[in-house]
Amino acid sequence: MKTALTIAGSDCSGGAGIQADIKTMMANGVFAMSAVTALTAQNTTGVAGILEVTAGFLKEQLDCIFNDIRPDAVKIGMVSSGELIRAIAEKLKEYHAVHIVVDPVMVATSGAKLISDDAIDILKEELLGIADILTPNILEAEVLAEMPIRTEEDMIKAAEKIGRYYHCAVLLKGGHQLNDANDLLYREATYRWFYGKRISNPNTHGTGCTLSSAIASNLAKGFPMDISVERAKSYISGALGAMLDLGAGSGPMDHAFAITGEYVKEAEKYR
Ligand SMILES: Nc1ncnc2c1ncn2[C@@H]1O[C@H](COP(=O)(O)OP(=O)(O)O)[C@@H](O)[C@H]1O
Ligand SMILES: Cc1ncc(COP(=O)(O)OP(=O)(O)O)c(N)n1
Repeated sequence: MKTALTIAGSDCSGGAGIQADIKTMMANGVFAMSAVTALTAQNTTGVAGILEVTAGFLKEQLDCIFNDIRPDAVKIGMVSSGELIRAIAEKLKEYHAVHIVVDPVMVATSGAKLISDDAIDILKEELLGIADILTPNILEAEVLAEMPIRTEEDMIKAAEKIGRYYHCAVLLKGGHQLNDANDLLYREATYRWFYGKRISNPNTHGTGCTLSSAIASNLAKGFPMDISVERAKSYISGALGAMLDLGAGSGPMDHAFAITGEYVKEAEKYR
């Protein structure tokens, strides 16, 4: 079985972060592992608190993972401090990690900051250069490309600027801010649009985490980059389209939409 690792923060409410990543990886058919960067106290209405792990303990988690079950792909999500970012970069280089997907998480949809200002510079200097693909949303891409993004033309310019600078693929997500579901993949001096039907579902907690984990899962399974993105887009559309409605705020998606019921058929064989 192929394996994938998420290095991210825990969302106790289960819709984003490590929890969304593990559910996504499982639904996409890979064995999921996790190295926790922080515990968050949050729910569908917002983030109440963040408790970071120490850099030493994060390194210990990564040593245990890489020295035993080697990940076929790595997804990196919320990393709130420069020290933790440095620890991750050091360990991923030491273990020659492959298929690295970085979701440069900065602000939750609820408005909570998930990275400190000084850590953004360290993220740029230490981590983005070792990624195979970055998956910023519009706001994150504006920070990375240092330009405003208002139109699809701006998306092309920004993705190209980021991709050339960090020598990696860039999936710039139009979803939240441009009010559509069209994402742009820039890769090796070419770009391709991934058009998605906008689903009228206010429950979008964890969409970024889910998409990046689905890409990592498909890379782990050996699919090329553009096919991994295509498959990940289909997965997120299915998870949003299942119209789960939990919590008082922007709720989670149904990560299990594709597998629910399947195990019942399997179990019939053993009756
Ligand atoms: N209402 C929606 N309908 C269909 N796809 C969506 C919708 N909202 C977001 N997406 C998709 O979800 C993925 C994550 O994007 P986005 O929500 O912008 O990320 P983030 O959580 O990082 O802001 C993208 O592929 C985006 O196009
Ligand atoms: C622990 C944790 N990590 C990341 C996020 C942000 O999730 P994301 O999918 O980027 O976006 P929204 O959930 O804010 O739409 C989070 N909330 N918690």
